[in-house]
Amino acid sequence: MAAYFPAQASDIEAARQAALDAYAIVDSGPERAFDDIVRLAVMLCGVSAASISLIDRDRVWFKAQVGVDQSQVSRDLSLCNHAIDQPGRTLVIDDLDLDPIPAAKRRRLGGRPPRFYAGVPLLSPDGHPLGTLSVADVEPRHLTSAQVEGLELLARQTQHLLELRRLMLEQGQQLSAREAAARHAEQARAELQRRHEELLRSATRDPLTGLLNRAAMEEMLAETLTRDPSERTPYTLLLLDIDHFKLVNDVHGHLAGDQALRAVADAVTESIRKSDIAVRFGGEEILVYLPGSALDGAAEVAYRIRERVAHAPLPFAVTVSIGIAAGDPRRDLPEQTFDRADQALYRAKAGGRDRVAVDDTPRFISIDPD
Ligand SMILES: Nc1nc2c(ncn2[C@@H]2O[C@H](COP(=O)(O)OP(=O)(O)OP(=O)(O)O)[C@@H](O)[C@H]2O)c(=O)[nH]1
Repeated sequence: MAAYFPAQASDIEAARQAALDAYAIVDSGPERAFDDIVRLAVMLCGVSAASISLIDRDRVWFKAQVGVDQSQVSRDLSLCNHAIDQPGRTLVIDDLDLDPIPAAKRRRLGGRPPRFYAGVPLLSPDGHPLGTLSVADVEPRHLTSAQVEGLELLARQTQHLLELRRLMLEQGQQLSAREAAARHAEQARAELQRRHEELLRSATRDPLTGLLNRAAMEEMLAETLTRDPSERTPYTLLLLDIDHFKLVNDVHGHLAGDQALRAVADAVTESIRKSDIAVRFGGEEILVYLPGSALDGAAEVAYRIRERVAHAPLPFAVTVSIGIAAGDPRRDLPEQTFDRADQALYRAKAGGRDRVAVDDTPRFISIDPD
């Protein structure tokens, strides 16, 4: 009797179970295509019951059924388990009462034990028996060879449906795996970009004030100079220096000096537009590039900065001196504009500090006579 149901899981049984698991079908909901097949089997064979039975570990579970009382039965109570003993053959038993299979091994049909049974094994592509397409009746029956052939055709259709299901499942898994890989790649790319920006930031920013450093300014200047002069817009340069900063350090200490530097940098950043560029140019000097600005506009910015510095949240007073010069890329070299801003700053210092001075030197050097 061990042939009905192997007493313990052999390697063959484990492989068979793995083949069934690949379909992920056991305990799934009803599906019209499978339901139609069992209805067709009932009509074809003129019987009261039919089922698509799948043999799962210790139970037989019905994917579709007509006229069968339960939705699953214990494996040792199922005739289907018997049918897969010979996977290549359709098992037909006209009268079970005349067969050696004990009555206990029969599921119930409308409360009664079946007398007739025919089951076609359902196979995976590599030959593992997954279950059966079976028909049954409470009366003895005899199927014609055309009915048996029809039942086998329906079993083949069932196998196609199972394969379709497995392929769709595999495709879904592949898609999810591809999506997960794409998500992973995107995360890695974003992380790389973040690190790149961080590196760029630390290479171009002054750590104390957060302003651009001089190296970044020189790179920007080089880039500007390679542009077509006719495309470059006039600009102003604003050169700012903290007054008596040495004294601030000497009286209040170097850390307080750093604090003052940060406060002045903040005052500058808050007073300029996004398109303007502020650079920590030297120890306590800040250079601001205002593209598209004329001297009067730049002077307004300078006064704004001075005002903000005067109200900076510091425990001691700090003032700044600012020199301003206008540059025209079609007429001046940037160094010449810078020199004029520096001279203006010198005049602001010489005039008593805490003030803004605008360049008033005549501009006679031209790099483009047009
Ligand atoms: N705390 C601090 N001090 C700095 C930093 N960089 C430069 N300094 C100081 O800034 C001071 C600049 O002093 P000076 O160039 O003599 O000019 P000043 O005292 O500001 O005087 P005037 O510019 O003539 O008003 C020096 O004492 C530098 O050590 C910095 O990052 N932090």
